[in-house]
Amino acid sequence: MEAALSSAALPSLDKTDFLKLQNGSDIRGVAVTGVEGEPVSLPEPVTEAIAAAFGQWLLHKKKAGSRQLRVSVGHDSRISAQTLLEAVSRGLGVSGLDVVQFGLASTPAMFNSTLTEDEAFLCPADGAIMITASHLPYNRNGFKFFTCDGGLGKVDIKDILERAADIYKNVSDENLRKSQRETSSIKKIDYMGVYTSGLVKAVQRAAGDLVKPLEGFHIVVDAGNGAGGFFAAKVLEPLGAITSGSQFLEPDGMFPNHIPNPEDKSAMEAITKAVLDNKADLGIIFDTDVDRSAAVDSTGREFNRNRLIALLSAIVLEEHPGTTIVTDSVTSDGLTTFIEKKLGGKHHRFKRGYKNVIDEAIRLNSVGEETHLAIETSGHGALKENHWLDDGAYLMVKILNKLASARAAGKGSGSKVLTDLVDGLEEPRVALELRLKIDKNHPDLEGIDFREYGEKVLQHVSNSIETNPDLKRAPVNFEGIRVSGFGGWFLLRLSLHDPVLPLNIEAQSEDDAVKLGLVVATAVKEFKALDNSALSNLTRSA
Ligand SMILES: O=P(O)(O)OC[C@H]1O[C@H](O)[C@H](O)[C@@H](O)[C@@H]1O
Repeated sequence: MEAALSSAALPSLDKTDFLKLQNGSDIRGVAVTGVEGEPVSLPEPVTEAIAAAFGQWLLHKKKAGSRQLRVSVGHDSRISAQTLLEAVSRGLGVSGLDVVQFGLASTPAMFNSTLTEDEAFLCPADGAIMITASHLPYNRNGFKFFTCDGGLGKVDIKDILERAADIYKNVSDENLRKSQRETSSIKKIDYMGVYTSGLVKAVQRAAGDLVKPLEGFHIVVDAGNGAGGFFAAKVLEPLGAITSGSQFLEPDGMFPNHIPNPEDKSAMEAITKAVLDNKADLGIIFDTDVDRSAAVDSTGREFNRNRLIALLSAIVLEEHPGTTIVTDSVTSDGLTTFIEKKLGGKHHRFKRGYKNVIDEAIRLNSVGEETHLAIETSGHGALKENHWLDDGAYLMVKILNKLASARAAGKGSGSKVLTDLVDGLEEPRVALELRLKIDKNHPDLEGIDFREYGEKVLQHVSNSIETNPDLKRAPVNFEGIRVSGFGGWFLLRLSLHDPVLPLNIEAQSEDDAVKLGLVVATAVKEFKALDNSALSNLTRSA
């Protein structure tokens, strides 16, 4: 493969430019032009440098073994996927690593390829790269990195971006590039078949080794034109399910139908409509790269956010009575009551961020607190039995297992068995999230960064509630400030990535939601860099 770069053509970029591409434990940037005000920040040479840096990082981490290290690379349906795939492959070659291209794949399948033991599929891969920007608009793209220990965390991503900046500086050293490229190879493998047959077997096993345990079930899938279309033909149909009425299974990186995101209202409306129109037993929806999912029962009720967590908790607590369920911070009080009082488990409400939740579950197990499920309201979820793999498709497999085993045991068919499992979950009448932006350039910041400013706001809100007898601070809380009052609660916290303070409010009436909003509005009003217009809209009626 020819190098596409010449140092003369490269824009000059330094470490800061590279570090700007970090988004928590992912790398995200703009890969194509087309959106005004969003210049390309992830061009091919930058991508090449990042992949070369991952290669270096991997060589440093893994002890030299008997064979050359290899990295599997997959992508979602984005329009920039092919260009970035080639750039990633060249970059890995620069570091002298073998490349195994999987083509269209899901994020969990990429992680899985670091665990699969099958030389015929060039597995296990020593590292894996997924080219994706999840549900973000068509012009974005990015990378997630894996080894057999799981997804890379923030510290390693920073290390890789710093290495990439150095590599980028020396990119004109063609001799170095050439000598290393000659020792590496690029192969194409159809790995998704290996991954999907694992999912099929898991459901068959749960149904006492029945070959087609979903025979007669009608299940529709909505892949939002992302990478999840495989689930209908490669998982559900081999298990005997009818999938007619499934929609947006074809990959299309312009996402012409709806955003592939179970947190998006129009996406959930689309799958709900498909279930009702087709009189299906169940609907399943994925995000672009299939690490998140949600479902809809035959009556059109969503298993999403707290209801999805409740359903998975019920399934997991049947298998592991008393175990701890780890969730993100924006879960409802009703969910805690459901997990603890109805299911007899323990709810550990931790921080936002799928990696935080998974790492916390692993930590709890290591200190002797048994946990099998780490799950976020966003639809990210991981199970201990599945190597703590953050996998939207596997979450749906757990639901299918329940359907299949209930039917095999003669306990009815359809999705009622699932709906019954969440019976008793109290749901708030009003649930909203307002995202209050911090203007990073506002003079009120007085030289501190937006995070410190956000912390000051949180501290101030915290002080202001002390004297209010209607309010009670959550006794255990790991993120921001969570307060109960007026029959509901609010959580104000710093966004994981953005200069934003997300405010979640849940209440039993609009009036009570407004009262909670007013508490926050009053406390934050002196912070001039905070855009509280959304709060003003909410509280205007008071
Ligand atoms: O903190 P926020 O801005 O709400 O974002 C939080 C979200 O960020 C990313 O999308 C992560 O993939 C999610 O796991 C996380 O929940």
